Amino acid sequence: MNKPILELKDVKTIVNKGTSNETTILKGINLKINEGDFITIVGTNGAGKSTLFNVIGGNLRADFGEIVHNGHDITKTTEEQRTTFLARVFQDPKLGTAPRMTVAENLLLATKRGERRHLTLRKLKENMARFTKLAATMNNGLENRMATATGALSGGQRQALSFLMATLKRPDILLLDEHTAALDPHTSQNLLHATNERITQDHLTALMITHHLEDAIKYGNRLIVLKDGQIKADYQGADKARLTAKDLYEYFES
Ligand SMILES: Nc1ncnc2c1ncn2[C@@H]1O[C@H](COP(=O)(O)OP(=O)(O)OP(=O)(O)O)[C@@H](O)[C@H]1O
Repeated sequence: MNKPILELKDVKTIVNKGTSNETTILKGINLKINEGDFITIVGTNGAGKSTLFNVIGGNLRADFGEIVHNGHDITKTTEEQRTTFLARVFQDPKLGTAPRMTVAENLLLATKRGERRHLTLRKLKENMARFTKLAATMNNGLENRMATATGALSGGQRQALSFLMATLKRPDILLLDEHTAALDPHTSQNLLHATNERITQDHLTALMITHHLEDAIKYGNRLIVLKDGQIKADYQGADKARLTAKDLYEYFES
């Protein structure tokens, strides 16, 4: 049997506590994420998808329930503490990279995720061939821009860099928060393809939020539908393989 790398037990999140606007966003999430799972997550606007990532990432505290990583209760640990085993790529290409630093310098930083970071010219030189090879796997010319400041990259190249940075030092959990949503269709498909290659080849455990039902069906071994702060469906294996966008669309109708 697969062993859960991360488990959420009856997780609830409440905002604006004690006011007339008090709202329960996540209404009792139970989720076992197994090592090597690639889970796509779909759901209506406001369903709680980003909140789920915030709770897993430690940006937001779970008000009830428990989060367990490799058998350890991490419910009360901070976002910073969780960066030792968790990486996240956001929708906004500006998040996740240091704009004034070069592509190579950003990648060097990423080798030290969750640790004290100290950059040296020697380490940069030592790693340049490896970083260039890695950048070439993104299929968008990033390998020719190793000495370019990140702020001068195209959105697609910057997202590709964010993805590489998130995966360079292997995370136990990779959170992809609509990481291709701000890109044009071709660039988006290219990054999704590269994302899938890396996750599959390195057997990474990943969760990916997307509004594209076809992509949610095409990628990953599991698909979760979140609605009104609850998991409404968790498709795996043959059930996921049989899914159509029409099946999923029904969750969005009422
Ligand atoms: N800190 C907060 N304070 C108050 N309300 C919040 C907070 N965070 C989220 N919400 C509300 O909780 C609900 C869920 O938000 P969330 O961003 O998780 O949804 P989502 O599924 O990611 O939506 P989208 O697809 O639009 O990105 C929304 O109604 C949102 O306004």
